[in-house]
Amino acid sequence: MDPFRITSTKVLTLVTVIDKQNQRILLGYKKRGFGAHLWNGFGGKVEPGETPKEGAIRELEEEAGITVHPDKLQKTGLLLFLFENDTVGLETHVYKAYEYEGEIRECDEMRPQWFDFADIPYSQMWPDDETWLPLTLKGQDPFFGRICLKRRPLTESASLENGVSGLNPSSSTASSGSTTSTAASAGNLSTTMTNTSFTADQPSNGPFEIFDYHLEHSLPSAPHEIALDGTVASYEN
Ligand SMILES: Nc1ncnc2c1[nH]c(=O)n2[C@H]1C[C@H](O)[C@@H](COP(=O)(O)OP(=O)(O)OP(=O)(O)O)O1
Repeated sequence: MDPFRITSTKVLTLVTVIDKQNQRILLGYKKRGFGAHLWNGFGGKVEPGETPKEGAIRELEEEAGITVHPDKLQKTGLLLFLFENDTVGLETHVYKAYEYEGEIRECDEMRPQWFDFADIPYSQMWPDDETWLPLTLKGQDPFFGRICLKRRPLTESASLENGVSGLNPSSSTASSGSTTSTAASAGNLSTTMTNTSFTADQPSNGPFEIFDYHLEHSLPSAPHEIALDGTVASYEN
């Protein structure tokens, strides 16, 4: 059976705040939860009754203390994250903002920090970020992507604590549009997203590596919705 087949999706948001004038981007160090100890954009689950844009604005305020006017939040893409042996896909609506109001502040979940475009800490970010974040920064959006992630193989030093932590560097080699993994599968461990431990001592970008990905950019309009087969179901006008 296809280990990346999904039967449902969870709708999430991811916001990148960009300071165009100083050529830098605001990221947050995730202190806990899924993706802990990685630098990430701001976002999370869209709540019932919310649009993705409303959810994105709320999460940005909760996690970084700043607000963005809805007209200033631009859709930059739609990414479907698929995790090996997990039937729930993450339909992630990606936004960018060049302007915000309020004072940036740390919260119990995220520690925000500015990074120059030249110093983005990709080695401490989700491994796929390097495939699509540059498109946002270069204005090559909106884009659509389907990204398949698998666990890195366990090493002797990898700890098993409520899940798996990846301690070895990525062995994937990315080419334009697809990735070849030289790593062996981590076996039959289920990638249950709520049951995954990331550790502070991991030197690389988390316990997952890219198995495969497909990105289309410069689409005529913003992708809006994803079908369960991973294709774009509709576009935003
Ligand atoms: N680049 C990348 N690849 C794969 N998966 C992800 C990313 N970036 C991400 O943020 N994610 C995943 C990890 C999490 O499931 C979500 C975001 O986490 P979080 O902000 O904590 O949101 P949730 O835990 O789902 O929900 P809230 O409690 O914050 O609403 O996306």
